Amino acid sequence: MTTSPPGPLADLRVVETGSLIAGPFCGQLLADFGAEVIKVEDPARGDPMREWGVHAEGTSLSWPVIARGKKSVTCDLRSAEGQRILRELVAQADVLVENFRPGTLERWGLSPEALHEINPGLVLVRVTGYGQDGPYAGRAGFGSIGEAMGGLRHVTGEPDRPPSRTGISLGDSLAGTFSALGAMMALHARQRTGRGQVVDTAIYEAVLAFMESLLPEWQLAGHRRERTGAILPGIAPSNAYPTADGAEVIIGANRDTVFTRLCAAMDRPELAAEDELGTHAARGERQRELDELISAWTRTMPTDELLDRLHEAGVPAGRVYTAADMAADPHFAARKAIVRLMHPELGDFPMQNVVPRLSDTPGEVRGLGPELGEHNDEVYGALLGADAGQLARWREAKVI
Ligand SMILES: CC(C)(COP(=O)(O)OP(=O)(O)OC[C@H]1O[C@@H](n2cnc3c(N)ncnc32)[C@H](O)[C@@H]1OP(=O)(O)O)[C@@H](O)C(=O)NCCC(=O)NCCSC(=O)C(=O)O
Repeated sequence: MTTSPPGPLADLRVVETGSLIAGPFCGQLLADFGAEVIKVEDPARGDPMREWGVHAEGTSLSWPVIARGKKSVTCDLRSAEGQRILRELVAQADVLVENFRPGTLERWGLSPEALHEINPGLVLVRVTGYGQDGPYAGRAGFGSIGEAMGGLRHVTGEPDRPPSRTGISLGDSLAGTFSALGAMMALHARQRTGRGQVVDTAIYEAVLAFMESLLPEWQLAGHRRERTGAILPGIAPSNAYPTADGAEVIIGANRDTVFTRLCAAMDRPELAAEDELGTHAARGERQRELDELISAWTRTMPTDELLDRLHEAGVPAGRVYTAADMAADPHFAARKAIVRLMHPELGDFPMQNVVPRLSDTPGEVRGLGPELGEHNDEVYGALLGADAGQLARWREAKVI
């Protein structure tokens, strides 16, 4: 851990239970901004993210990222003693994040009512597939299903292919992001009311929140959004265009002002006339023709030359990046978009930096995901007053 100035959430203590991504991504964001995030894990197994994903030298590369900046304690919440430990932690926390199957906390005697009795100011963030009520509330949920039922899958992919997923666990991360926002709002409200509350994040609703005008389009215009590959129908030009060296460049000129500048860069200023393609509606109607025109132009140039021309003209454009492109990019370097930490076994460990940047109290990645139970002695000693004997007894009984 580094010794930089504290982040904006440095006075907050967050206890994180649950696993995988949807809940833990909320904890990741709060830790990025300085909250003390205490991750409570099953002593027998720990969070499955410790094992998932691509490995290097036998070490998961997922865990150091999702658990960055967090502390790890072990505590068997199935046991009465483990439940007592969690109650004691929660009594001294501002936020509890959980993403168990609905009803799990209640089964363990840790219902919102019980927890608010211990700590009326507690903000309880609950992430589930479907929310805490409604006919599906009891169902187990994954981000993939939330993406499907929230509407994202139906519109993702090529029109003649089955729905595709994005290459990341987007539904989970969206749920985690809304959960962090919900925690902040509930803490803000607590300043007025003095009370905490429950933040109920359903993964399918977190996805639905991003679906723009999908529902009114269907009800009021009889329009069902479909998969449309790299384009959005009627929004033009915005697509991937081929270059002379076999790459593809994304160009977005779907606004009158920007389109005029693209036409100038193409030496075709006449195309931007009102009675040609100068209006949003005309470009939408002649989208395919316009894309062909632009492709014919982009194909004549190598990628770098094309991008130089477009940037100079003030037209948003960029290559489709892989990790290698990011690592080599001077802008990423100048803004420290990639932060590098020292992994005890793997050495130099790169990952995405915190977003957004705060001018006075910036966030910071303060450490890689901890070892299982690495902070048992520290946390249980400082917060619960546990001495060496107590810790040994808990270990012996497999409570921690
Ligand atoms: C993902 C799930 C379907 C997994 O279901 P289950 O494994 O059956 O149940 P639970 O989550 O309730 O509990 C997980 C198990 O871990 C145990 N567990 C976990 N932590 C502890 C601690 N600290 N102590 C004791 N036991 C623990 C728990 O008792 C269960 O084991 P047993 O006691 O043996 O039963 C569910 O958690 C769920 O619906 N969560 C809400 C939605 C969500 O967050 N989905 C995952 C998003 S991430 C994702 O989609 C993705 O990464 O991909």
